Amino acid sequence: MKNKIAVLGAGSWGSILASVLVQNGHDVSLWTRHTDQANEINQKHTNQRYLKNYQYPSNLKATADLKQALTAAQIILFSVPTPAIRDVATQVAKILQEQNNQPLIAHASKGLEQNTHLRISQILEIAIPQSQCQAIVALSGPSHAEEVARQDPTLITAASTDLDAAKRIQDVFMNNYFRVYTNTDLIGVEIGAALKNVIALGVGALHGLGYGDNAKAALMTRGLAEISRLGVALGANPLTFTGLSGVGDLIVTCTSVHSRNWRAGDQIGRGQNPADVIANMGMVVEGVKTCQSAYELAQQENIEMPIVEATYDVLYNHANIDKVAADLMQREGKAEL
Ligand SMILES: NC(=O)C1=CN([C@@H]2O[C@H](COP(=O)(O)OP(=O)(O)OC[C@H]3O[C@@H](n4cnc5c(N)ncnc54)[C@H](OP(=O)(O)O)[C@@H]3O)[C@@H](O)[C@H]2O)C=CC1
Ligand SMILES: O=C(CO)COP(=O)(O)O
Repeated sequence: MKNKIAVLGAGSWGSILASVLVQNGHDVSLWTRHTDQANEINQKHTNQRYLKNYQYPSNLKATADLKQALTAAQIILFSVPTPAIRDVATQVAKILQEQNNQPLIAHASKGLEQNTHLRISQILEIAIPQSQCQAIVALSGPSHAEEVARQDPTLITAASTDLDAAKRIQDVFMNNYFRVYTNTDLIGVEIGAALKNVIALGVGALHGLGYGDNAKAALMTRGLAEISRLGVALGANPLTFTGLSGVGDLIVTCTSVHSRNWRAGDQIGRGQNPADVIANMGMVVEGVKTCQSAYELAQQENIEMPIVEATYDVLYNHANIDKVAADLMQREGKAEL
C-alpha cells in the first residue's frame, strides 16, 4: 500500500531513508531547513553537503516548507540529530493541530537529550500530544547511510510498544536490500542506539592511540556490558542488546570508517582537541553529547559505567587519554557477569 510519508531532516540518514521509501513506491516529502538544498534535491537529484556522489531517485521531492511536508502525511519520520528533536517536534505538533491530522510517528535518531537524559521517543511523546499521533516507532540497527545508498544488504529493527505500529514501519521499509525486524522493547532499542556511539568514540580513540584488536574487542565487549547494565536498570529486556540495535550496531559503529563517532575518537586518540574534531566533522557526532547524558544518568541511577566515565573525562575534563586508558586497566579485579 502506498503511504504519504514526511521525512524530517535531509542529512546523510534522512535523505537515504527517504530514497528507500521512494524506491518502495511511497509518496515522500523530504523536509530540510534550506531552500537551496531542497532545490538541489528536486532539480539535480543530489545532496552535495551530505552524500556527495549519490544520485537520488528523480521522484524524491524535497521542500523547505514544513507545513507542506506534513500535509496529509500518514507517517512522519524524524531524522534530525537528538538536540534538534524537541524543537522540530514542537513545530510539528502545532501544524498537526491545525491540519487535524493524526499520523504514525517514527524516528531514526540515536541519542539521549542533554540535561533531561530522555530517549528520543520520550521527547516526542512530550512534544506531540497523544491525540495527534497514533504511536511512536524507533528505527535502529547497523546501517551506515553510505552502504544503504549502494543498496548493500542492511538489517534493522523497528521498535514500538505498539507491535502493529512497528509492523507498519517494517512494511513500508522492507525490500530486497533493506530487511526490518520488529521489537516491542523500545527502551532497549533506544538505549542501545544512543550508547553505542559513546563506545565507538572510545574504540576510535584506542585506534588513534595505536592499540590493536585485543584492546578494541575488549572495549566493545565491556562497553556492551555497560550499555546492558544501564538499559536493564531503565526497564529494557537484556536480550535486546544481543540484537541488531545492540551488538549489531555496536560492531558496525566501532569498526567502520563510515562512523563519524569512530572517526572522531580516532582523531582525539591521535592527540587532536575534541572540540576542534567535532567542529570539523561537518556532520553530527551524537556520542559526544550523549556521553554527558549517559554519565549523568549513570551517576543518578548509581550504575557502574567506567568506560562512559573515562570517555566523559577525556571529552569534558581534559583528562590525559593515555592515563585514562591505563587507569581502566588498573581497576580492581571483577567478576565478568
Ligand atoms: N548517517 C547514518 O548513517 C546514520 C545516522 N543515524 C542517526 O540519524 C540522525 C541524523 O543523522 P545524520 O543524518 O547522519 O546527520 P547529518 O549530520 O548527516 O545531518 C543532520 C541533518 O539534520 C538537520 N538538522 C540539524 N539540526 C536541525 C534543526 N534544528 N532543524 C532542522 N534540521 C536540523 C541538518 O540540517 P543542516 O544541514 O541545516 O545542519 C541535516 O540535514 C542521528 O541521530 C544519527 O545518529 C542513524 C543511522 C545511520
Ligand atoms: O548509527 C550509525 C550506523 O548504524 C551511524 O553511526 P555514526 O553516527 O557514528 O556515523
